[in-house]
Amino acid sequence: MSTRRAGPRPRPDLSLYLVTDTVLCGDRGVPAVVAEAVAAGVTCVQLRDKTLDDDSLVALGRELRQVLAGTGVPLLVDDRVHLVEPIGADGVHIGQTDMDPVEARRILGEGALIGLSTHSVGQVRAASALPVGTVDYLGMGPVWATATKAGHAPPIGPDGLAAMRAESWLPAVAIGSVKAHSLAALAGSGVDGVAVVSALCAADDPAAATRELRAALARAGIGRTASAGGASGKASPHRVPSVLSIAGSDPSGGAGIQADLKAFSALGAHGCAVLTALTAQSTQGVTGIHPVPAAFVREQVETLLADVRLDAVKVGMLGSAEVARKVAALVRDRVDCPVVLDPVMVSTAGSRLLATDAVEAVCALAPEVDLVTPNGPEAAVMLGAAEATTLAEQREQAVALAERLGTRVLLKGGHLAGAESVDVLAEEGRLRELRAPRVDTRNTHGTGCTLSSAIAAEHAHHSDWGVAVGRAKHYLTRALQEADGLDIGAGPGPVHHFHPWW
Ligand SMILES: Nc1ncnc2c1ncn2[C@@H]1O[C@H](COP(=O)(O)OP(=O)(O)OP(=O)(O)O)[C@@H](O)[C@H]1O
Ligand SMILES: Cc1ncc(CO)c(N)n1
Ligand SMILES: [Mg+2]
Repeated sequence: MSTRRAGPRPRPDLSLYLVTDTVLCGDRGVPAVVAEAVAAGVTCVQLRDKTLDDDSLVALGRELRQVLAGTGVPLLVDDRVHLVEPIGADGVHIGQTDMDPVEARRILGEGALIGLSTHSVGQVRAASALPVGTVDYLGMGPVWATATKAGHAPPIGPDGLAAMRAESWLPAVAIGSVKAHSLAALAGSGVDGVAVVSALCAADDPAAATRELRAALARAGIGRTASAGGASGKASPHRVPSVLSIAGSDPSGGAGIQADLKAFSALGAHGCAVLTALTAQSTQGVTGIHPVPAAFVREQVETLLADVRLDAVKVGMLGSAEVARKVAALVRDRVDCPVVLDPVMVSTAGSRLLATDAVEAVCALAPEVDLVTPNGPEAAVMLGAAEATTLAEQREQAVALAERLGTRVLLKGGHLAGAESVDVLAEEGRLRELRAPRVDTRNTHGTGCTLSSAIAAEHAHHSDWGVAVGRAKHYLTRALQEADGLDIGAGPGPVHHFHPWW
């Protein structure tokens, strides 16, 4: 059975996630409790009832769909994948002993939301290793002992929650006896929201209880800051991270500084840009390069640093050895935020973007940065080895390069073949694979620029490299899946930086 739904699916706001309990809702009934709670600020609803038969659950689910119509709040069904379609729900939340998430994704298609319960670091790691796009978020818990769910998993506590959260780049919601008074203990855990059952279903006044939970979330700094405009009519000012790209210009708009600024913007960061080179370039390749004088690259950077706060920097095409050396000095002596280096040497179209005598200068810059993102050919050049042709060789080279450079390396797999495009993240002896289905599109121009910029922007939000790389990979994969409409020229077109998945 396949009820595949086309994308895109909404990115769920997990801030305040209501899980229904028919018994606790009592005479008021689930629809009434949900209606009051959503009106007061609940952002996601899961219909959970292990006792109702399928027909009864479908009937209740359809009532909830009516209640949620027009609110933008997604409705998920607990466990029963086969009822998503009959209810018309937005997706399903599955447990560890329910259906395999990959199978659920096959049945429901790309348009459905899929959440997965996790109870340990091992289960979080396993979930994070699933192909990108299999699951949309993780439930993590139970944080505290709970009566509303047969306690087959021991409580993880706030510290266990923080440890689990640190293991995954996927959005995460804490669950398990979460109350307004206990929320403070979850501050700093990194979760994107909390799921509650009795705190709302058993409340005498679900709307008041919802408002109390939202206030506690705001105090704990958890969830998206949804705040009604105050007297000024303006939403609460929240800090937008700034990210700088130091790179070349690609007039076709698919790579270089143009792609960087689009990725920053798509991921909620303010983008700044310092130009290192002009290229005459189309989808068919580069016909000319005009390096910016190194002294002027330095002046651009220093003028900016004297005024603009930066949360991350991405370094792309440097073009010449002199510019590479100048930027290395600036990164070493003046930049005090995380730096991602995309060691641009050859474009996907095969155009050389780095002067031969500049390779050494780029390699000398690498140890100064926090993450280097070579493609296969670039890693081979930096190692002085043949290009990896298998995943095993890719893993070996990632580890070898990370050791040689003394920093994290993400060795990208776009140049290899196979059903998946696997990137290998090597850091301090730890190896992680970021897997995604290889997208059958010719519009792959600027994938590397887009990925490294997305990593920089995500790190500016999350300050965790595993989370940043995973989320950037997810974003980039979606950008490829939505790229077919961008056949702008005779050659490979750009990815879709502003795709609807994010
Ligand atoms: N067809 C594809 N399907 C899915 N992911 C892809 C595909 N092609 C590339 N990727 C992914 O895109 C990212 C960039 O990898 P790639 O090897 O293309 O970088 P690059 O060669 O530096 O790109 P650029 O031409 O922009 O410099 C990686 O995460 C890679 O796995
Ligand atoms: C300017 C520029 N930077 C990077 C790339 C990587 O492909 C490109 N094609 N053009
Ligand atoms: Mg590249």
